[in-house]
Amino acid sequence: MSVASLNLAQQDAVNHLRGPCLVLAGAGSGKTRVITQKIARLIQTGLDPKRVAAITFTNKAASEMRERARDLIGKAAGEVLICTFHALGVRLLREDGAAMGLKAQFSILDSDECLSLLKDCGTTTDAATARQWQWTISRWKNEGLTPEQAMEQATSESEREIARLMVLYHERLTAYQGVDFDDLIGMPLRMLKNHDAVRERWQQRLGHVLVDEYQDTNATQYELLKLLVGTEGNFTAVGDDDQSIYGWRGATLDNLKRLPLDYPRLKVIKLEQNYRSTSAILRAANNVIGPNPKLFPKRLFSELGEGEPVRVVDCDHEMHESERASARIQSLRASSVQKEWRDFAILYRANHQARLFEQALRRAQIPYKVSGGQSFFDRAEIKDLCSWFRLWINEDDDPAFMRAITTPKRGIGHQTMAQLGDLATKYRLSLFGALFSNSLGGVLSARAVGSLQEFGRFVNDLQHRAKHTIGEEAAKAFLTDWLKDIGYEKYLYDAEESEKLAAARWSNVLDFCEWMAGRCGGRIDDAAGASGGSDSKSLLEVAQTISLLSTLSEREQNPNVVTLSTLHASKGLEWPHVILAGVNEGLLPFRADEEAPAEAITARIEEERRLMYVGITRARQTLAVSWTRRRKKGREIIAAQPSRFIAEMALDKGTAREDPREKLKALRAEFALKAAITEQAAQAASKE
Ligand SMILES: Nc1ncnc2c1ncn2[C@@H]1O[C@H](COP(=O)(O)OP(=O)(O)OP(=O)(O)O)[C@@H](O)[C@H]1O
Ligand SMILES: [Mg+2]
Repeated sequence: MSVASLNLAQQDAVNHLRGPCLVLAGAGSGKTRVITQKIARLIQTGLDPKRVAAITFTNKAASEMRERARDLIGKAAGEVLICTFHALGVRLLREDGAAMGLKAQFSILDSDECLSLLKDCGTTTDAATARQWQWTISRWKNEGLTPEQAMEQATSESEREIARLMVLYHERLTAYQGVDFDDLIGMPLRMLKNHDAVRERWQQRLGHVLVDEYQDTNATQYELLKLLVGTEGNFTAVGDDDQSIYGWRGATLDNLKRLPLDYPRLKVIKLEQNYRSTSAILRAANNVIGPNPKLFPKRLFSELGEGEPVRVVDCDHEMHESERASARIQSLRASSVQKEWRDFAILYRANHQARLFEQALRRAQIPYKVSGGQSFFDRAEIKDLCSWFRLWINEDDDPAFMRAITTPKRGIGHQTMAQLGDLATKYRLSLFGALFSNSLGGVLSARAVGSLQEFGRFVNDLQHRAKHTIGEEAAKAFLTDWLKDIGYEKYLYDAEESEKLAAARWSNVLDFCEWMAGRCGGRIDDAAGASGGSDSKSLLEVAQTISLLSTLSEREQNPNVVTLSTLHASKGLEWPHVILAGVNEGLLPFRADEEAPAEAITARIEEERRLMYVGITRARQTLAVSWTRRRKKGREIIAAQPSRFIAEMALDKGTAREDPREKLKALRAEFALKAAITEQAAQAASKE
């Protein structure tokens, strides 16, 4: 691919090598292509690949970008830092976290672990309450508040209570040498703010920073970027205000508005040609997004021809809808020899909607993957193994300690663990630290102390050996011996009632170990983007990066499959044929809290509309939008309405903005007619 495969505006963005640059453009206009091409261009003009950083929204997007960059510039792509904001945070903290009192081998706690930590700090065992605390603390952190500032700003007693918890929670995290996901942005930010030498070093090191999906950055990410690029501001951000769909997680369009104020030299480039979708699909997308207020005027056009009309599929109920989707995929695939399973995607609002589609596809023997659903790394057996690895990296990681010492069970009872915990709290030690405390003998029997310390020595020995185990064969032998030592296979067969299930879990364990060993041999790239070389690595080094990887299963699955995905997880991606399912009032838009103030409801609907826009614009050649006349809500079956977005989508340009309510009623009637017509056509087509 050469610069010739870019239009003039894209070339402008790619050739603007120094100073701040913002590409603001609609879906499918080639923003991500600008980023990949610009990485190549920067390197071709002499910038050391190590000085280029590209930030993507997901790990998966990072590995795709790395592949594209490799096609363009070969091996040098391996040296570019291509990763998510969170992985960049990890890199910053691993290298310089000492400035913040963090050891290089700190642990990253996942959301469940943080939740149980919060439950421990507070006075509830109720998951919903704890989740509410977690959510509030996360929001404060994303606004850049420290626990002390949160305490000062709290306005109600319940906020003060949560702020007090936040203080405790942080004390515990610090004792564990652990961080949560929000800290991966917040801590590097504070580090760069407060430590001039560290900041200057990073600013000198990074020659250019590129950010994809800029519209979904939050306030702390904005600040982090600002500190990384310094006053020179050598960065390229690309985004689309109409695709901002993470407001609920703190993403803010203010980041787009602030850029020209903070960087008066900002070069703003707009792209207007869409290279992804047919005109019919693009028109539907433009009609849906039409009623939203505009940050800047946009005119997207496509030269790919009118294409098939967008099909609205009206279904009796959800089971019917999933069967229709499966039938549509089969009939489209049968209509041409060139279509592959990977050309299809079914997109929906919420994870739980996947199940019926999975069942329908299984029945039809259509291969598929669920993306954005349970990842390989969420499986219990993989989490078990990872807890051991985490302990090798950071023995003070209490949640990992608890999990490793009890899986498999090693005859250490609850009582013993509780007393160990009390001792650790009393002397402000980690659980591992408490194992070798002199006071242990005072509270526990000699036998209990013996088994605890044996465990401690075992972990230390593993740590030491993992550090010196280098290369694939050595790693494989190490892991096999270790699994035997801890008796993990037997543990799985004892724990699982069905042998078949136990065998499947054991096979996951073996696959995982094989994969890790491969990475020690330098066989597989580091999908977290933390490094890209192809040299042999020690087992300890490999273990260090795995906690951020959640894309293993996706990468290793058969790639030629239908994708099932939530709309949120479909961002940035494209498929020739897309089915948008469950496009009902109450689901998309999701039912609003009727008590909420009017502005909140309006903002909510606007975000839902952007979500619909993201969904429509994933499609390249055909798009079907389905809704159901009845749907399940809890245990009940309720009558359901098509989403207002379906009516808006079917409008001709220009008529959408008048008199919304009355207009909508009339349009729904008109739409029902259109739907019936398209329905008949669909049935005729599937009979052919
Ligand atoms: N100049 C071009 N000529 C031909 N095809 C292009 C050009 N630019 C981009 N494309 C193709 O158009 C499609 C959309 O590009 P890309 O994914 O970069 O768009 P985007 O603006 O990042 O979309 P989104 O907003 O969904 O993230 C891709 O298949 C890409 O390869
Ligand atoms: Mg993109």
